[in-house]
Amino acid sequence: MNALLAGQASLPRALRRRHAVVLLGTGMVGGAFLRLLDTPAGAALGLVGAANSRHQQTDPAGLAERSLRERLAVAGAARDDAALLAALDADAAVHKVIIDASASAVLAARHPAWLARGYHVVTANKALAGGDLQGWHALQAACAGHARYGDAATVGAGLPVLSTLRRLHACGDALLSLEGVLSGSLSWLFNRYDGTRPFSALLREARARGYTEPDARADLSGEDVARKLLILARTAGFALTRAAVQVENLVPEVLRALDTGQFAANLEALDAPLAARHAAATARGAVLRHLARIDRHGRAQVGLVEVAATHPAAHLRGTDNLFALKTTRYRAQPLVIQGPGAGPEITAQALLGDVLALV
Ligand SMILES: NC(=O)C1=CN([C@@H]2O[C@H](COP(=O)(O)OP(=O)(O)OC[C@H]3O[C@@H](n4cnc5c(N)ncnc54)[C@H](O)[C@@H]3O)[C@@H](O)[C@H]2O)C=CC1
Ligand SMILES: N[C@@H](CC=O)C(=O)O
Repeated sequence: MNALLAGQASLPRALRRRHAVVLLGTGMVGGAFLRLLDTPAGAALGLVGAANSRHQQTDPAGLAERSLRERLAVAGAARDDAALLAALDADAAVHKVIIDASASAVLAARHPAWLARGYHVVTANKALAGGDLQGWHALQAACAGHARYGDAATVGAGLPVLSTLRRLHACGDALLSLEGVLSGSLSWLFNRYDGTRPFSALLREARARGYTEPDARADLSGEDVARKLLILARTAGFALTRAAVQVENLVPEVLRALDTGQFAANLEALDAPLAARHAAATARGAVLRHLARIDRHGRAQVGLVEVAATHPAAHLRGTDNLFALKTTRYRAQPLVIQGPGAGPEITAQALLGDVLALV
């Protein structure tokens, strides 16, 4: 270790850090983020508050990340945003950051107010930017101030797609069309599904691996993909509403009104309809892939499609996402971004990357 690093390391952590952080959500993604804080990459961050939906804990000296998730699962102070914000206010760090690793629409609706108060917001939660257009406009207005909005985790779990769209847009390039696979869980499911294992069993595995939404109906209904498509389209300059997106819902009627627990206990209702779709596709020499599309007129669709074995989506592996962007300057051949698009570790890394990018 050189002298400078040795000197830094001997400083109390509270004096070294540039970022004071509050973490909302200690589930799959939040848990992976806590583990990252225990690595050298997380050393500049001081975690002064953390919460799940029921409990929270604050500590101006910085919370110990180890087993915090487990502790909050059973105990802690009652949820109260004001106490979390006070913990940030009391800190001398250069950047005060709220990280939203929940799927709560209620929390997402607070992002503009937090930004307006000067807190940076870094989010995996798509409910605001991918929600109604009014929320999107409120977010854009709040982003005009000094505080930054880190959203890399909301699409492609950190793949450089939103940043690429922003660069192209800033250079005067315009999106003409986008086609791709925007769901990591649905990619994994349909890349795996060959009819030998029930779809319900694969879905249980996808949840255990942390690929699906807290309620997998958000993925299967196409709504999570629709949110991502709205974020992409809006980032590219289309004022798209949810009503303009045609979305295929793969959740059978019988599962739609159940509570989350009942839904999880009745996943087998998915098996017969998807086995029939798979058999029909196979008979035509095609494979099933979950695709999202938008054209230059803002016409947008999300759903399960039969594609030929030669289609780029037919060659995806694991949780791969695929974004094929045609723009005025990438017109003959699309600009293609591909890679894993779900999973707690890469999503947590996208959150950390957005925090560290604050300068
Ligand atoms: N799992 C993945 O691969 C990816 C997930 N995301 C997004 O990350 C978010 C979290 O996903 P998971 O960790 O899989 O979900 P999860 O269900 O495992 O965790 C959600 C956490 O949020 C907490 N929460 C809910 N309401 C809250 C509130 N009002 N205040 C504080 N905490 C609250 C829950 O208690 C839980 O700890 C979702 O918005 C998801 O769309 C984004 C990209 C990829
Ligand atoms: N459930 C989502 C997770 C990331 O947003 C997906 O499957 O892509």
